[in-house]
Amino acid sequence: MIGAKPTVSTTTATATTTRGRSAARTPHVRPTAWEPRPARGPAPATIPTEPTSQKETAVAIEVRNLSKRYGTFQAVKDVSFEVPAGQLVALLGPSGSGKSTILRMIAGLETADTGSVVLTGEDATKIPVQERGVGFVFQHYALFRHMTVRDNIAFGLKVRKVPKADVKARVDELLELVQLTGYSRRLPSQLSGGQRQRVALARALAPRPKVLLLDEPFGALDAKVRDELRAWLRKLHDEVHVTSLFVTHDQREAFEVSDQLVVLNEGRVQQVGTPQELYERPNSPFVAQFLGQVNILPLRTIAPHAAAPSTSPGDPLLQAGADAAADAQIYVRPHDLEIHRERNGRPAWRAVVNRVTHLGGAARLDLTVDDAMAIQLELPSERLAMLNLRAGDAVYVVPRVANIFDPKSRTFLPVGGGTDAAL
Ligand SMILES: Nc1ncnc2c1ncn2[C@@H]1O[C@H](COP(=O)(O)OP(=O)(O)OP(=O)(O)O)[C@@H](O)[C@H]1O
Repeated sequence: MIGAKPTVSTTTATATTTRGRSAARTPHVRPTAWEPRPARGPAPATIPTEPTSQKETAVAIEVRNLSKRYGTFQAVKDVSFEVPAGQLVALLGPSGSGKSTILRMIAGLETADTGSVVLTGEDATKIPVQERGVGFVFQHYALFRHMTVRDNIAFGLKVRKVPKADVKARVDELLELVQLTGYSRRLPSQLSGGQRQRVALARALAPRPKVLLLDEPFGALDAKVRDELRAWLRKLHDEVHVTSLFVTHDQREAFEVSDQLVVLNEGRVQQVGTPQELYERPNSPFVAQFLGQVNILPLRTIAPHAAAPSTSPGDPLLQAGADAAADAQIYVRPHDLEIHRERNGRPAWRAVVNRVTHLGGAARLDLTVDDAMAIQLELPSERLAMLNLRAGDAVYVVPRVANIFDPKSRTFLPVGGGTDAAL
């Protein structure tokens, strides 16, 4: 595993795919190391990509040192990142972290105090919103209520005085793309929420924007429709490849939909990378905790047990622990914990099962370590059946993969996960 660095602007990343989507789209890919450019200000956090052609290597959105203040409140603080052409990237962060403000500055709907926005190589900072070539989809449908679906989609083309026949052809194409061909004469009030958002997306795509910006596009929909639209958006993106920046505060949504994530907190970029990279190698406690459930335990709690008989002296957890500060902590995901009825000679936490929750094919165990610390562990149902575990049982718990956080240097040291470093 590669050590996560404390700030994104120093991240040197090699390309990876999370779900093979990019690889499927671009079959002859070779990972490319990112090199910092000669700077105009600090180097931006770069999202690794997998170029196959000139178009694929291009950066579609370049945000450089953007800052924005509302009165005395600094909403966006020196934010820099790049979005490679053709990718779908999520701006992910808690409420109030500055996501919408950044998106609106990229669109030109908000003026930045400092910094610049470059769209497909052109400095767009001073270009008015309607000339930026940006498509925008908001959380609330923002369709024209008195216009039919067809007229809503055609709106941007008519404003640009596109010939009638071309407008018709483009709208027909988009209606098919968003699977609403039979709905063209309806008014927005005669559509479901999900259908309205698909119309909004078609309307944004109609003038063939350079980039598509989506601000919590599914935020107002119920969970089931949201799930369907996520899958649909991803599929659509794989068909049209328009570079898209997608705001969400929902970690699951960002993981399901995007090629890369830009994680924000309190107006600053925290980390940039593929969902898998950030999940496995967070560069800060914030990112580790924001991207899913994680158990945090003092490293020292594992040490007394490590001295038990037949502990393997070369154990990577012990070696890592020996180098870390006394107050170092282990960050371990619930599914990265192994559970045993007997100590097997490796360092382990002694724990008691408090509760077993069945989750279909998997189960979650609530445990107490050393009579004091509550943790959660996930395991396949077959393993649970094999161990025949019940509340009250004494067990041993071992991290398979973990990150050790050293509070002094504020860095993470990954342990385990490799073939020669398994715990
Ligand atoms: N027009 C404004 N005037 C004053 N403060 C604002 C304005 N717009 C945004 N803010 C503040 O700036 C901060 C960032 O807001 P922003 O909407 O960008 O966050 P966000 O991450 O998109 O949040 P959410 O997920 O809740 O939409 C918030 O604290 C917000 O209250």
